[in-house]
Amino acid sequence: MRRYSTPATVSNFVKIVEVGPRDGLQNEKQVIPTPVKIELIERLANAGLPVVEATSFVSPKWVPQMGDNREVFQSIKKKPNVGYPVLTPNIRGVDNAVAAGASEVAMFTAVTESFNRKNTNCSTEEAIDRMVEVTKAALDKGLKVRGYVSCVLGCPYEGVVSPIAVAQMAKQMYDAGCYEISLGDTIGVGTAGSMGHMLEEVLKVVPAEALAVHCHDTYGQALANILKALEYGIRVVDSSVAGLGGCPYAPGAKGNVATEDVVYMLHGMGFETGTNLDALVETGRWISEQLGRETGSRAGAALLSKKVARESKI
Ligand SMILES: CC(C)(COP(=O)([O-])OP(=O)([O-])OC[C@H]1O[C@@H](n2cnc3c(N)ncnc32)[C@H](O)[C@@H]1OP(=O)([O-])[O-])[C@@H](O)C(=O)NCCC(=O)NCCSC(=O)C[C@@](C)(O)CC(=O)[O-]
Repeated sequence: MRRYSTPATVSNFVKIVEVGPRDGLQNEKQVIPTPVKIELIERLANAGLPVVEATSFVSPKWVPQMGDNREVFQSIKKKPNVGYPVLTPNIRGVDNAVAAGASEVAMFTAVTESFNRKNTNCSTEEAIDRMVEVTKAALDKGLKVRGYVSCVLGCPYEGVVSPIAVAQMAKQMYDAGCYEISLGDTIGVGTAGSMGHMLEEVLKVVPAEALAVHCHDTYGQALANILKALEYGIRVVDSSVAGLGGCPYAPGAKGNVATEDVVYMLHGMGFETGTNLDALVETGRWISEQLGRETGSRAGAALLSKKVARESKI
């Protein structure tokens, strides 16, 4: 069993990759004004997050909410030490991202045939070929390339997923040149048990330093699953402020684990994240207000109530 911190080998710093502006907002049915997206990204970067996935350069016919990608990307005031990757499914997406000024792209494929067909209209074999080709093209242009493997702990169509298949796909992405592979529990069905079994296989072929976890919180298991990944030496966690998001292919699916909840847990365990929890909570409150709903972050809601109680006593 790995330990949370073995100082000589495993870092005490956990890098949070904030995916709210892309993964969180892409499924919203209401049209979100472009200035709101821009302000969200800037607030998240100002809260100290080292990486904020800004938007996606996918087909606007497939994901209309991201149709303002160029304007969003070009309008954000970028901070020098913050990464702003964008999701791209094909060469066209990479070219558009480069034209907008992006220096990092994220590729994505799923372990299962049905999910690839629904998400990118191709077979798994075609998805892998495309990922290799597009990653090479992006690297040739001098871009950094991150990779996502989706459905690593379950598929909405095919159910249980083989950890060996996940490991093979993660290795293909790593070999293609992705510097970091994010393992996505896309529909949030995993448990610490299935996370552990999957990681045992993946870590045979990809080093922990090149892995991230991306947990949706449908069954309330995301923090436990992240804790399990920390035990295995993984130090990159994807999350979404206020728990924004959902999955178009999983009715009732919750969004990503809330960034505030992850940071609250990590700081409580003594990990460093470089982020300001109060600023994150305020950003979560603000974006939830913009969307006309309560925050999906438990820690965010609790800290906000505490703040209101404190202020009402003054
Ligand atoms: C891959 C395609 C394009 C195939 O879509 P297709 O319909 O098979 O391809 P196409 O080449 O026929 O393109 C259809 C139309 O889109 C245009 N088009 C084509 N590409 C682009 C582009 N890059 N930018 C702008 N426009 C584009 C293209 O020009 C054409 O326009 P038309 O000729 O009909 O006017 C499509 O299926 C697609 O865009 N899929 C993306 C869907 C998506 O974004 N899903 C969510 C992200 S994945 C995810 O959320 C999981 C993750 C990453 O978060 C991790 C996890 O939780 O597991």
